[in-house]
Amino acid sequence: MSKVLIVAEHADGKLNASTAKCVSAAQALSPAAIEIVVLAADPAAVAAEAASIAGVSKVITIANAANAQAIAQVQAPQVAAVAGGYTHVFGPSTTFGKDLMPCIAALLSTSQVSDIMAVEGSHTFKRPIYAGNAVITVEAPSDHPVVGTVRAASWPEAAKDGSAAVEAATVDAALPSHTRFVGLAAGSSDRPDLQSAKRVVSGGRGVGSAENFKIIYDFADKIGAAVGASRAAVDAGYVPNEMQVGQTGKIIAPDLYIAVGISGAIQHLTGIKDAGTIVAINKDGDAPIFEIADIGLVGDLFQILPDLEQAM
Ligand SMILES: Cc1cc2nc3c(=O)[nH]c(=O)nc-3n(C[C@H](O)[C@H](O)[C@H](O)COP(=O)(O)OP(=O)(O)OC[C@H]3O[C@@H](n4cnc5c(N)ncnc54)[C@H](O)[C@@H]3O)c2cc1C
Repeated sequence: MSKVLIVAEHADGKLNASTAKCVSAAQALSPAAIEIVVLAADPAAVAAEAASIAGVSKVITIANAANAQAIAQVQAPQVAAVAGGYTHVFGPSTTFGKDLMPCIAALLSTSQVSDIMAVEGSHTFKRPIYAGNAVITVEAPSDHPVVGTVRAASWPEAAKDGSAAVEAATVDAALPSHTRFVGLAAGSSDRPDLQSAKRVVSGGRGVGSAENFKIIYDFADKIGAAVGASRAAVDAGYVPNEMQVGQTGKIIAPDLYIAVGISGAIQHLTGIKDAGTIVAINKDGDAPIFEIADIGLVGDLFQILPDLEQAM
């Protein structure tokens, strides 16, 4: 029977929604137990949140000042030290998990299963390849623990009505000093986080300039949405790079995605494959975005967006 350990992703004392998505993926294994490990300088608040995720039987905390920042090389030996006895070690397929999980896999002498989008068996998983244009079934060796990243966009958040026990662990692992925290440069915004927002409005090259992007921000604020962008809009300097949606940007799965002045290149569509309702606003009725849009509005964005705002 499987026993799954999930590495919690958190920041500023709050658990990231990706952890509850990992729990959903773990539940698909019908395991004997699902446990979460929280590494932090002071893990109490995050551990309490993790303990409320339904289906979780135990939360293990590893308190260490060295865990104040999520540095993969520092955290991996600590996770590996508590990973004995688990058949699976999961983390989210976010920047955090993509950084950390391969390090854990290496320390456990196994390879990583990336971007798990479906569970077919205890060691058999589906994952996207070719920028999401095909899905492959992969089988992990059964004589090693499975270390995997879970594709957040493919799984719902597990409910928050659980009450798992929280247990502090003392870990005896040598922590490397060759990788040290120097500083963090992060953009700040009052808008919802792009990766976990229920609604996203994205602008493309069609928006025309950084100044014109105001129309996208205003509309997004009106409907409480996060703001994304195509790579062309990022490359043109209209918006910063962390707003890019797509193959080389963020893979998202909001309930509502509104693409404004975006043509619908395959690399962009890869990032929104799991979105609920897709609305496209484009003046070119033949734009490929309309092939996947649930609702298509053909026309000038500078006319349609104010009209929509007024109609609300
Ligand atoms: C390896 C690789 C990785 C890539 N990764 C990504 C990625 O992660 N994300 C991504 O987005 N792209 C990615 N791309 C780039 C991708 O191929 C496209 O070039 C890009 O998505 C195009 O962006 P766009 O739709 O904004 O621009 P365009 O293709 O130029 O489309 C602009 C659209 O705006 C419409 N428009 C113009 N004016 C208006 C107006 N006034 N009102 C309404 N509509 C208007 C036009 O009709 C047009 O359809 C990648 C490419 C490669 C090769």
